[in-house]
Parts: sequence; structure tokens; C-alpha cells
Amino acid sequence: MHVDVVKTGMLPSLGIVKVLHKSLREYPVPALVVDPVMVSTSGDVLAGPSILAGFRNELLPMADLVTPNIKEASVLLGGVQLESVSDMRSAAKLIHDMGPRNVLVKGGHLPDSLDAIDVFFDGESFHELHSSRIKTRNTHGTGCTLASCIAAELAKGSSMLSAVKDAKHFIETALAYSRDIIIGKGAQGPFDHHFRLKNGQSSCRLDRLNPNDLLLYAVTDSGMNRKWGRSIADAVKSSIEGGATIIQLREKDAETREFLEAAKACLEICRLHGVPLLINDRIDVALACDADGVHVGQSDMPAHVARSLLGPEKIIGVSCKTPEQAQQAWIDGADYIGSGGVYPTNTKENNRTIGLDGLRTVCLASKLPVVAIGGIGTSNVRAVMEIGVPNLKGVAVVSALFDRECVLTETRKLHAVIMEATSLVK
Ligand SMILES: Cc1ncc(COP(=O)(O)OP(=O)(O)O)c(N)n1
Ligand SMILES: Cc1nc(C(=O)O)sc1CCOP(=O)(O)O
Repeated sequence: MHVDVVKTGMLPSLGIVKVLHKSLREYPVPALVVDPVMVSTSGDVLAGPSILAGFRNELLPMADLVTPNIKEASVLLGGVQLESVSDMRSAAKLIHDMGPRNVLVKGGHLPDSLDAIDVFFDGESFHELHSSRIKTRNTHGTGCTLASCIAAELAKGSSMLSAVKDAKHFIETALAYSRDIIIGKGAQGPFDHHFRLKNGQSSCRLDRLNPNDLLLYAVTDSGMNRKWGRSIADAVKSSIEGGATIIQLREKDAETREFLEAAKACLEICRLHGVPLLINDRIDVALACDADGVHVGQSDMPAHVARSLLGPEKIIGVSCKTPEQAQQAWIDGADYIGSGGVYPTNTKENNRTIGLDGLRTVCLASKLPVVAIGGIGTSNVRAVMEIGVPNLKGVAVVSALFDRECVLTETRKLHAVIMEATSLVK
């Protein structure tokens, strides 16, 4: 394999900085990621003034990306204190002025924050990248691994922001996987990079969402099921038997305790069939019953806060009607987006319809898999699945399944049409 990216940690002497600088000039690499390891975990500054000067003047102007943590950013900037995300933004801009094309200031050491916030600056826009804070002593090597992952993603052809996002996700998952490993006696242990190879040997779920699970997304409505005289759990069971591939409990008028009991009963059914169960809006209910994730809208808990509350292993879906919302959902650590209303619906009041064109626009702007929602049933699902955008993975449906006498029959019918439509698309 040809990997044409160089990643460097802090170099122990000015001589090596100079040699590297010279060889990079002679043999330029397509992308240079610089991880300035210049402050030890205990806070000692590892780089003397001459190394710092060589680093600033010779390496940074060549770098496509530099990835200091807040202590290293502070050293690079002559000792300014960084205590907030706003300070990190100012630091990213000042470091950018030193010449690198992109800057990622890592906020893992920022005190008092629920999640780990990194600030990415590409010279024009800032992005705050959130991930959950994993409580573990095994954090040794995260900075080097992050930079190496970014370099590897760039070599695979990713854009800089995508590479950073993917690398952050790798680190977050690896930290969760390594949380309880005990190696050595020091205050800090190493984390395990090989979790993908060891999949199956840990209780940690590595791939939160299989996008194919979005194919037929059944979203419950207690009013409808009550009207037809069945429990939420019975409705969920029938929909799964009919072919539903993922379930969302959207119980707008349920009391918390009633909702939690229903969620636990549904979870038992879903686990039996290997179907993920998500909770609409209620992060507390999702946490209490250990559901597989949540779905949040634009006026609900922001996805990055949901991620920090739920941790790296849970699925998060976000409703998006515009390309900007889709981009933000991706930045915030969502796993999929729900986009609609594709058609008018009576299930959700005052819902803006975006049509097939709006759906296509959102799909094209989204780096995440998309599920279409709103007024979808057997008569129009084919038109939705045939819009010809590969990341449209399925349809989410409420009334076409649950406002019917027989959930099993309706789900089977819808499933059959979707299967036919998707086989024609392929
Ligand atoms: C899959 C899916 N997509 C969109 C929605 C709508 O969620 P939201 O915007 O939060 O609106 P409410 O469902 O809360 O009315 C969804 N629930 N599922
Ligand atoms: C819950 C919901 N969200 C929508 C959105 O556009 O985000 S449309 C919708 C209701 C979907 O119900 P039905 O399948 O009965 O039309």
C-alpha cells in the first residue's frame, strides 16, 4: 500500500527538526500532519526555546494540519492560558497565522466540560467537534494515534475535516474499548488500538449503526395503537415480524414511568430479534432502559450534548430539513439523519413538507445515511426509494403501519414494496 502522508510527533532536538525540514523540502509529501508533542502529561515542557523556534518557523509553515492540545497550543503561543472553547478558537486562529493550512486545538484537558471538545479551523471557518469524555486511565498515546489516523484517512482520499472526524471517532471508540484494561502500574496506561481486530471479544459495540438497518424504520405512536386496542409492545412485535428493521418509540403523550415500562418491554422483543430500538427525544428514558440510541429533532437536546450524555456506543439520529442541518448533525456526532416531510402528514402538526427534491438535496449534502419520513406508505414508497441517491437507506413510517388494524400485514406489504424498489434501483 502506498501511504503518502508524513506524521510527526515532537522531535527531541533542533537537529532533527532541521533534518526533517530539509528532507521535506527535497522530497515534499502530499500532506503533512504535525502533532506537536511538547508538554508531558505531568505538565513539563519538553521543548526548549530553540526547538520551539525551529518548530514554529520551519515545520508549521509546511504543515497541512497541526494538532496541539491546549497545553501545547499555549506553549506555541508563548504561554497564554487557554481556559475555554472561546480561548481555543482564538488560539487556533493565532496558530493558523504561523502558516499551517489547518489547525486542530484539542480540548481533552479542558476543565469542567462534559464532553471532549476540539476546535478545528481551516482559515475560514471554525468547527467545534464534540465527542464523549471517556473516564479511563488508559489515555497514553491518544494524541499520536489521532494524528496518525488523520494522516491515514487523508491518504485514503478524505477531506481534512472528514479525516479529523473519522480519526476522532476511532479514538473515542478505542478509548471506550480500552476503558477497563489494566497494564502496568503508572498513573496512565496505554490504550488499545486493535479493537477492530478483536471485535467480539469485548462488550463494547463498535459499529453503532448498520445503515442497512434504516430500510424499514417503524416509528410508534401511542395514540394510534391505543385507538386500535393494542399495547406498544404488541405493535412493535408485529412490526418486527412483518419486516421492520429498526424501531423508534415516539410516545408523545406517555407519562415517564409508563414510557419506561413500555421501553423495557419493547427492548426485550427487539434484542430477541436483533433489531435496534431508539427512543424519540427522551435521553433520560433511553439511558434508564439502556436502549440502543435516541432520535432528536432540531428543537430537542443538541446531538453533541446527547452524544456526551449517551457515550460513544449509542446511536443518535437527527431530523434535518436542510443541507446546513445535515452538515451540523455530522459534525455533532450523529449516526444518521431523518429527513422530511417528504409528503404531507397528519401525524405531526405543522410539519413543513420538503418533497422529493428537498429530500434529494439533503441526501446529497449529507455524509451520513439518510432515512426519509413523512406521509410515506405503500403507494409512494417506490418513488422515494428511487430518487437515486446512494445514502438514502430507507423510510421511516408511523401511520402506514400503526394507524391500521393489522400491523403485521401492513408491515409485510410495505416491506415487500421496498424490497422490490431497492432491487430495481440496484
Ligand atoms: C427517523 C425520524 N426522522 C424524523 C423524526 C422527527 O423528529 P423530530 O423532529 O424530533 O419531531 P418529533 O418526532 O419529535 O415530532 C423522527 N421522529 N424520526
Ligand atoms: C415524526 C415525523 N417527523 C417528520 C419530519 O418531517 O421530520 S414527519 C413525521 C410524521 C411521520 O408520520 P407518518 O408516517 O404517519 O406520515
